[in-house]
Amino acid sequence: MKKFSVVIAGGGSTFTPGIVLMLLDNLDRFPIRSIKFYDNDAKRQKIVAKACEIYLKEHAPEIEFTYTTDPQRAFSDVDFVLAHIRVGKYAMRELDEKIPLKYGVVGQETCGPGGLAYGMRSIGGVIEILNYMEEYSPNAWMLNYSNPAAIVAEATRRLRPDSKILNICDMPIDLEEKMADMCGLKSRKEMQVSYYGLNHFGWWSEIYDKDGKDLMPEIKEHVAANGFADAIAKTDQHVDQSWLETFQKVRDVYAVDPTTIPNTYLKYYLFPDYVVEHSNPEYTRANEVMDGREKQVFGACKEIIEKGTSKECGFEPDVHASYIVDLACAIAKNTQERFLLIVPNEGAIENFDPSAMVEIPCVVGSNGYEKIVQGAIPRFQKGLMEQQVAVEKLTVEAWIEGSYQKMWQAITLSKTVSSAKVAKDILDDLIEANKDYWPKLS
Ligand SMILES: NC(=O)c1ccc[n+]([C@@H]2O[C@H](COP(=O)([O-])OP(=O)(O)OC[C@H]3O[C@@H](n4cnc5c(N)ncnc54)[C@H](O)[C@@H]3O)[C@@H](O)[C@H]2O)c1
Ligand SMILES: O=P(O)(O)OC[C@H]1O[C@H](O[C@H]2[C@H](O)[C@@H](O)[C@@H](O)O[C@@H]2CO)[C@H](O)[C@@H](O)[C@@H]1O
Ligand SMILES: [Mn+2]
Repeated sequence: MKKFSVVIAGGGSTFTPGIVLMLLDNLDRFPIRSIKFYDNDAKRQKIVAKACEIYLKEHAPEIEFTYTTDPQRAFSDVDFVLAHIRVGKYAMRELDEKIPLKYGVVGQETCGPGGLAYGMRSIGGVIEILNYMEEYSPNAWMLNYSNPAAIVAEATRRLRPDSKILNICDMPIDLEEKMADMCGLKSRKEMQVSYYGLNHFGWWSEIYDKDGKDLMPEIKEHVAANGFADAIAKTDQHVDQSWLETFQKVRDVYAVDPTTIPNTYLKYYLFPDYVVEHSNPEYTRANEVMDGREKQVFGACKEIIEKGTSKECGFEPDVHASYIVDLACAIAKNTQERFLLIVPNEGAIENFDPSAMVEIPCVVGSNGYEKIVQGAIPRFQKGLMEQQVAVEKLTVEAWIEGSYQKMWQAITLSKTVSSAKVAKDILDDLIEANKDYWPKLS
């Protein structure tokens, strides 16, 4: 069987060790000859890389391992680019969350003004990585889960429409695992779903088991009572209090349209007042992640480096991330497996903007994806999606054209923002905070 070469772009990510261990757990179906890390922060990446180097030497010495900040070394001779960069790192995430909260507006990583600010930073970073891949390994595929995936996907549609990039999010994967658990199934792979929306903005409309039995009534019973919380014990390795609350809040999101099952992220658009009331403007999710996951992952890395061994190191495979191997296998082995991808609509949602990047089920094989038509969607979802897709498109246009006006319009149009005045105040603060990252807006 062919052995593959992969580069992890964003080698210094908190998710990198979990992904490496997950890759090692799946070598029987996705054999690997080389793993490379690439990052533009040499110091941060070195800590994760040195620890993974020790782990790999002890567990899979046959795999060649390198890490670098040199794009040519990183992107030459690779089959897959696994991209999870965070342009601006947690320091900028913290500002994305705290600046809107200062004005009483939702402060979130990918939703509302913070998500748009993050988008304005990510576009250039992701396009740069795509350029490196196309220059040094033109036959490679990029599996991108860098956020905010909706804006990154729209930017790649506009700027690199022919690139071999698949944009995917793990939130639906996690939620499908929870729903499978509610129905007593072993895995989400025993379900066949219909789903439509934008990234972090979608709904399941149908869910069947392999025999064609409708699973929606059973799932709805759980979601109406407790959101996704019923399934947490079995499906999550670790869950912070803020995520637990998000999974519970889905109960109220579901009540707004009990014909569908919503993505967790809709709470930021449907209950922004609740979210703001329950946010601490001095201590947001970025602080929770810096004090939690980042300390834990970097602490474990430093311990491995000091001891010179990864034995009892606290590294764990990210089991949810096995979808990345599924996706790579779909391309490498033409498995024709179904995935929810973020792709150009072009009629798949019949009554929606054909140029929108929508999240829908697709069949993936060696030549890329084929979309599964979702038909016409209800007025409620259509209305919400039209507003949000305009926000995302205006943001990408603002980046391309360097337009202050369009960025102001994007923030004003976000359902999380109450007025153009508030939008302008937030934008002016965001411009100041992002002066090292955003294009100049005029
Ligand atoms: N779509 C999904 O389902 C999903 C799930 C989890 C995380 N994510 C995303 O994965 C990414 C990483 O998350 P994290 O919390 O581990 O962040 P992190 O800050 O720990 O890691 C990101 C890394 O990217 C590097 N980086 C930043 N800009 C870069 C550039 N231009 N080129 C190369 N490297 C660059 C940083 O130096 C850092 O080491 C984020 O975009 C996050 O939103 C996506
Ligand atoms: O606040 P964070 O950094 O913990 O998470 C933000 C990301 O949340 C989603 O990914 C979750 C995933 O759904 C869950 O199952 C588990 O694996 O953790 C992931 C990261 O915490 C979301 O899909 C991502 O886009 C966000 O970046
Ligand atoms: Mn996501």
